[in-house]
Amino acid sequence: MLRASDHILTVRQMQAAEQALIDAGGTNEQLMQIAGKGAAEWVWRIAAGRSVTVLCGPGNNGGDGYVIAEVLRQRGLVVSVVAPADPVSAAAQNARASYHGHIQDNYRKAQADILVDCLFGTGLSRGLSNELVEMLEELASWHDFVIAVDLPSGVDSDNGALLSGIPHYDLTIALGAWKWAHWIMPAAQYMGSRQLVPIGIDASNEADFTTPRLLSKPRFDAPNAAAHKYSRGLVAIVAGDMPGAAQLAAKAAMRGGAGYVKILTGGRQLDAPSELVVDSRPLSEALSDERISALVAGPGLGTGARSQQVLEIVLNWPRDIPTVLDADALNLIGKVDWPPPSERTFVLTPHSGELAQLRSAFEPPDTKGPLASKVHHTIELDWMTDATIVAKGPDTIIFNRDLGMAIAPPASSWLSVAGTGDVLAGIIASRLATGADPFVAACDGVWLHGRAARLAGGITGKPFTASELAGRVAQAYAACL
Ligand SMILES: NC(=O)C1=CN([C@@H]2O[C@H](COP(=O)(O)OP(=O)(O)OC[C@H]3O[C@@H](n4cnc5c(N)ncnc54)[C@H](OP(=O)(O)O)[C@@H]3O)[C@@H](O)[C@H]2O)[C@@H](O)CC1
Ligand SMILES: [K+]
Repeated sequence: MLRASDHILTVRQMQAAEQALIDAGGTNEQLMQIAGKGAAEWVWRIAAGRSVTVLCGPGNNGGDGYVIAEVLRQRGLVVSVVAPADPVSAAAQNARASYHGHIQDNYRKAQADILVDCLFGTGLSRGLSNELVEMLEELASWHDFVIAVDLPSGVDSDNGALLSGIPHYDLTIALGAWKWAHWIMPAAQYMGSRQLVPIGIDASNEADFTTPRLLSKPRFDAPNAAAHKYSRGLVAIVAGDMPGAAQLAAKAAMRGGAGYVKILTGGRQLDAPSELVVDSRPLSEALSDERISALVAGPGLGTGARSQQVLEIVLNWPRDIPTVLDADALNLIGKVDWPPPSERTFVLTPHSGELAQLRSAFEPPDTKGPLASKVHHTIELDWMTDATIVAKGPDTIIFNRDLGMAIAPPASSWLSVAGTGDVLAGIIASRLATGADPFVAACDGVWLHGRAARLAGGITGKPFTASELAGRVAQAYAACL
């Protein structure tokens, strides 16, 4: 399920949303009070009586900082402000005038427990000077807990690039709406945990087809009383040179909602566990089963001549069997022609290397824009293929130009192990088989995969195998019932 409050905005959209509030009778000062007080609640909870340094810059982010400092001061915390530049906007000047606490003239004397970075937010237009980078680094190093207000000072809000060096934060408090940098690499890895403080803007008013939402937990129903295995959907997994990958995808698909999963070996013999159904007829014959409602091709497929023939059959199959293409299937596109536009439903799940290979296969015009190149490349690939794209990584992007864009919060870094992509392909196919549209199926699949990884890692976040991951999909599914 994607919530309207989870829209991720550009700076321009954010400014338009703020302007709409001002046009409706609000003022910058009121917005700053709401934002600063909302952020102060988080700092207050974290500080739990400890002392706080607030680093205030010249813009409205600095203005928020003065509001935060005054709220905490009035509640009795030991607060000091470090202000390397005077406020320039009227709202920030008013906020400073309303702050009645201590202003530290030498930042090296600011030795508190909590650091609140209000140096720059969405108005950052270039990297920080060396002096400011050094100040931020030093302050961060001698405070126990470091909080960024709206954004860490030094990141480009729209594309997540680091314009200058930044420390690692323990918490980032987003004001009004999520920005791209909160969820897109490289900036996303510096944010620590993230909290959103509402300030009354309606982010959905600013959304267009490239405005993503943050992925949130889906909701599923248990099968109805009349359900049987075929009505719940039949997933077929095409096995290739390395059939273990197909078995992993099948293990995951069996736990992702579909009622029936089988492996198509295309005439090869396969020793599979008894719980797996193996169809070893020639592929064209096996695919003629009208009950198949989703297909996976690519995991363990191989890249030789036989694998190419298999992919040709899959890509050009005349009936719309919604199909997830992963791994070797993605690597073979280019050698095997992409089919002409049709009613077929494809979901492509490239990681960064496969995304680059697909770009070289399709040679899209090199679009440059304000967003991260991964975002532009994902959009391009959707246009070239008419497929739903799941661009995997620590900042997984799911995109279908007619259905929407979502970004997944970072999942366990232990997912960086062989076979986890096969598991994801199996789960997405399972969701497709139940009748979900390709965008929803991809979102559901990515969410279940991330949750299964958390369950497989346990409370200590230990390493896990892809098979253990697949085994946890049912538990992840149960959380959505
Ligand atoms: N609008 C609203 O109603 C609300 C906004 N809110 C808050 O405002 C924040 C956005 O505020 P903002 O637009 O004033 O930008 P902000 O990031 O504070 O800094 C801009 C200043 O910094 C300067 N500057 C830039 N880069 C620099 C550099 N590298 N080194 C040195 N200077 C640099 C730049 O000057 P210039 O680029 O012109 O040289 C300008 O003076 C937003 O993140 C949120 O926290 C909330 O309170 C909710 C209501
Ligand atoms: K900041």
